[in-house]
Amino acid sequence: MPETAGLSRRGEGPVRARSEAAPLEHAAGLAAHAPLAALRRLEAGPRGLTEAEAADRLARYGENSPPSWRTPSLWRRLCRGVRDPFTAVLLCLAVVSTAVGSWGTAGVIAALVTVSCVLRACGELRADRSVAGLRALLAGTVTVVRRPDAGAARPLPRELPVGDLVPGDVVRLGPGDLVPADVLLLRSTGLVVHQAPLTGESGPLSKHRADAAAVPPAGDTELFEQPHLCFQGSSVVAGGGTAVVIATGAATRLAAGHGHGRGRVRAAHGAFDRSVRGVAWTLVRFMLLTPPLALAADAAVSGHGVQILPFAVAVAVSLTPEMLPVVMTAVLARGAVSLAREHRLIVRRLSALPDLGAMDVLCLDKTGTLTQDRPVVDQALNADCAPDPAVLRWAALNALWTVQLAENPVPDALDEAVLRAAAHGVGAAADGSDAEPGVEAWEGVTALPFDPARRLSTAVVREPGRPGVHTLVVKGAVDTVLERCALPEAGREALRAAAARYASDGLRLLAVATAERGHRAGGRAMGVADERGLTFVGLVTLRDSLTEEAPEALRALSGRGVDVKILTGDDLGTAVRTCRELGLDPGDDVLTARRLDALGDEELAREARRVRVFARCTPRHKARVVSALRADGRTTGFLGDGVNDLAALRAADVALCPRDAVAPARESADVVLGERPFAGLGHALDAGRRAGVSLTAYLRVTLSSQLGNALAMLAAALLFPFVPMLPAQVLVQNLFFDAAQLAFAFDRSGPASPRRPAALRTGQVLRFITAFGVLNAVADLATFAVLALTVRGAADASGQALFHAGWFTENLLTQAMVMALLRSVPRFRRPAPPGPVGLAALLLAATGILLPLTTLGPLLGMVAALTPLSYALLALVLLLYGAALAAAMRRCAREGSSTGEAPGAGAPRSTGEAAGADCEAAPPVARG
Ligand SMILES: Nc1ncnc2c1ncn2[C@@H]1O[C@H](COP(=O)(O)OP(=O)(O)OP(=O)(O)O)[C@@H](O)[C@H]1O
Repeated sequence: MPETAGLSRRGEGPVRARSEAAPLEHAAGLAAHAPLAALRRLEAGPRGLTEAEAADRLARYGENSPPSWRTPSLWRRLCRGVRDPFTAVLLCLAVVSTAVGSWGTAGVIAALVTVSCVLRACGELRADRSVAGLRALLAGTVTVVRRPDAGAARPLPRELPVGDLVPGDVVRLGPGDLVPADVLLLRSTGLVVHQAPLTGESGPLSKHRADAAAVPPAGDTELFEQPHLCFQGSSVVAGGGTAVVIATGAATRLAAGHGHGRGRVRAAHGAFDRSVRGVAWTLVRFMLLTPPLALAADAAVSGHGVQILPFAVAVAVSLTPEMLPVVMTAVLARGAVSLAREHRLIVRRLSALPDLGAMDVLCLDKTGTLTQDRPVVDQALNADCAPDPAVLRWAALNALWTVQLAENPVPDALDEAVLRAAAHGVGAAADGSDAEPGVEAWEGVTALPFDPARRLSTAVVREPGRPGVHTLVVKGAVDTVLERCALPEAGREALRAAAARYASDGLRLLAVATAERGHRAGGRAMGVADERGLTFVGLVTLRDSLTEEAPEALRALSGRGVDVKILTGDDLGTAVRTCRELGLDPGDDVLTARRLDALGDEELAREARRVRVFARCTPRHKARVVSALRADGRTTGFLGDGVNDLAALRAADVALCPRDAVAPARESADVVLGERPFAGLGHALDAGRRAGVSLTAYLRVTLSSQLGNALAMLAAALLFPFVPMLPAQVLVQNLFFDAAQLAFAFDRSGPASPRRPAALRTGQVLRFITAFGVLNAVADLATFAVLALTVRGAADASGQALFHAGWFTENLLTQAMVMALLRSVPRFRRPAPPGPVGLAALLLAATGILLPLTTLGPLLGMVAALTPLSYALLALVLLLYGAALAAAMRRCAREGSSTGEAPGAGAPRSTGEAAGADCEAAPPVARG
C-alpha cells in the first residue's frame, strides 16, 4: 500500500500515517485550530514550503492521486464480483448442495462462480487500461505557493500537477477549481464550494477561515460542515481562497471512503443498472423460492421425498444468468475501449453507455457548449440606450477589482471581454489585460466575486482623492441588477423592455449599477446587504458566436429521437435567438427562473415536457429541470462545461462534458467528450445504443429460455414418477448454455446503431421473458409428451435414460433456436448476420445432438436410442416451436412499431414519446 500523508500529533510535525483511518483523527484534530496553529503543526508557513521541503515530503508521503484515478487491484475486482446478487445466490445454493451431500452440484456451482468472477474482472481491467492513457489528458493542475529556497523573500505562485501536492503546501483556489486535497483555509473571499461528492448534498456551502480555535468536530458530518475546512473532491463554485494542505493521497476523507456522492451512487443506480437490478432481484426471489416450492409441491403430489432437493437446486442454478455480469462488462468495456481508441472519448462509468443509448432528452447549457464562450463587447449603453463609454468604464472597474482581489485571479470570459474592450476600445480583439488608466487610478477595497447562484458580482472601490467614500460597482444579469436599483416601476419596466430588445438580437447582456456609501464605523466590510438602492448606470452588450458544429449536431440528434432542451443562465431573448440560430424551434413558451420557482414538482414535470428553452437559470434551476424530466420518465442527459452546471450534471441520468470543461465538471461527468464535443457525441450515442440493444437481446434470450426450462422441469417433476433430468444433466446443459451465452460478449457484428433511443425497462423485460418463457415451457412439455409416448411410461432405469437423452437433445436445440431467433428481433425484417452468436447457437445445437451419442452420454446417465418416429415427432415439436416463436416475434415487432418500442426494450414513458430500440419503425419523438 502506498504511504499516506497525514497530520502530526501535537508538536510532532507531519508524520507518516499508519493507516487510512488515522488521518481522520489528525484532520479532525486540526479542525479545532486557527490557521497559524495549524501551520505550526504542519511545520509550514503562509509563504509556502521550499522546493526542497516539498520534494522531501513528496518522497515521504507519496503522490496525491485522487481515488478516482486509482484502479482497483485484480483481487479487489474479484471480491467485488462475489457481491453480485446472482453470485451470492449461487453461493447459497452451493452451501445447500454441500449440506445435502451433492458434491458434484456444489463443484459445478463453484466453477461457475469462479469463471464468472475472473472473466468479469478481466473485462473491467481491459476497459480501465484503455482509458488510462487518456486519463492524463484530464489530470488537473493547482496553483501552489512555494519558495525556491529558505532565503527567498517572495513566494512564487505556480501551477503544479495535483499529484505533486504535499501536506504543508499553500494552495490558491478559484472558481471552477477542484479542491485538490484536504485543506484548511488561511484566507478567503466569497468562497462557495460544492461538497456533493463527499456528502451527497447538492447545495453549495459557504467557507471561510476560522479566526479563533474552532470547536472540535464530533464526527464526519460535523467535520464536513466545518467552515474553514475544504475536502478533496469538492469544487469551488464561486469566490476563492488560500489554504494549507492538511492531507493528501490516501489520507484524504475522499480516499478514506467517505465519498457518498455521485461517483458511487450513480455508478450503482444509473437507469440501466436500475433496470437490470430490477430484473435480477425478481429472478433472485424466484430462484430462492424454487427449492422450497419444489419440495412442497412434490410432497403434495408425487412424494419423491428429500431426494428431489438436488434436482430443485440444480433447476434454481439453471435459472441463474451467471454470465450476465460477464457479458455486461464485456459489451460495455468493448464500447468504452473503441470510443477511447478511435475517438479519444473517456467513459468514466461503464454503465453510462446504455444510459446514453436510452437517452431520449438531452439538456445543454448554452455558453461554452453551444456558443464558443469568446464574447466580444458590442456596445456600452446608458440608461437612455445611448452609447456611453462611462458604462464600459464602470463595468471594467468591477471586472478589474473582482479579479484582482480574488485569491486566484483568473478572469472569466465576460470579465476578460470587458477589460479588453475598456483597454482597447469597444469590440477590439487585442490582448488587453490593462484596463483604461482612469480605471486603474481607483483603489479596490473589497469584492464579492461572481456567483452563478446570485448572477452578479460587486466591487467596492475608492475614488482617488475621496478617501471617506466607498463606491459599490455592481455588474450582472439584467433582471438581478434592476431588482436592486432604486427606480420607479415604470422606469424598471422600460429598461427591462429595452434589454429584451437587445437580447432578442442574440446579444449577451451585463447590467451595471453603482452606489456611494460612507466609510463604515469600525471598518465593517460591505456585503450582500449593501447591494440595494443602486443607481442604474447602463448595459454592456456582447456577442458570442455559435460553435461551428452545433447546428448540424443538434439536427442529427433530433433526427435520432433525442429531444433537445436548452438550459441557460443567460437572458430569455438571447436564449431564444440562439435556439433559432441553431435551427431549433424554440416553441411558443420559455420558462424563466421566476416561473420555475412558482411551479411545484409535478407542474414542472408537465411544463418541462412541453418547453424547449429555460432561461435565467441558476445552477439549482438547471438541476430542477433535469430532475423533473427524469421524474416524468425520460432518460435525461446533460451536457455542460461550467461550475454552474455541476448540480445538473449530478442530477442527470448521463452526465457529459467537453474535455476543456472545468475540472469539477470533468470529475462529475460519466462521459468526457473530445475537443470537438458534438462529433464525439454522435459516436458515443452510437456506441451506447449498440450496447443497449446487445444487452437487451442477451437478457431476452437468456432469461426467457432459462425461465421456460425451469418451469417445464418443475412441472415435469410433479407429473412424472421420475425427475425429467438428473441434477448432473441439468448442470451440464446449463454449463453448455452459459458457454454459448458468452458469444454475446464477443458479438462484434452487433446491431447497427438504432435510429431511436434504446431503453431497458424492468416491467417490459419481465413481461417479455414471461411470455416467451411460457412458450418455451409449452414446447418443453410437448417434448415430454412425445418422450413419454416413446418410453411408454416406463419408469425403469433404461426408460428414464432414454427420456433424459431425448430431452437433453431437444432442450439444447430449443435454446439454440431461441439464441438465433430472439437476438435479431430489433432487425426482424433484416436478419442479422450470424456472427459469434449464430456460431455459438450452431455449436450448442450440435452438442445437444451429439453428446448423448458419445461416451459422455452414458456417463451422465443418458442412452440415445430413440426410434425414428420419436425423432420425427421431436423434429415436429421443434418446427412448431420455431414457427410459434417467429409468429410471436412478428407480433412483438408489429406492436413495437405501433408504440415505438422494441420487444423487451423500453416502452415510451410518456404520451407521444418513443423510447424503443426498434430501429426500423419507431415513430418520431414528440417535440416540446
Ligand atoms: N463575471 C460576471 N460578472 C457579472 N455578471 C456575470 C458574469 N458572468 C456572467 N454574468 C451574468 O450572469 C448571467 C448568468 O451567468 P451564468 O454564468 O450562470 O450563465 P451563462 O454563462 O450566461 O449561460 P450558461 O448557463 O448557458 O452557461 C449572465 O447571463 C450574465 O448576465
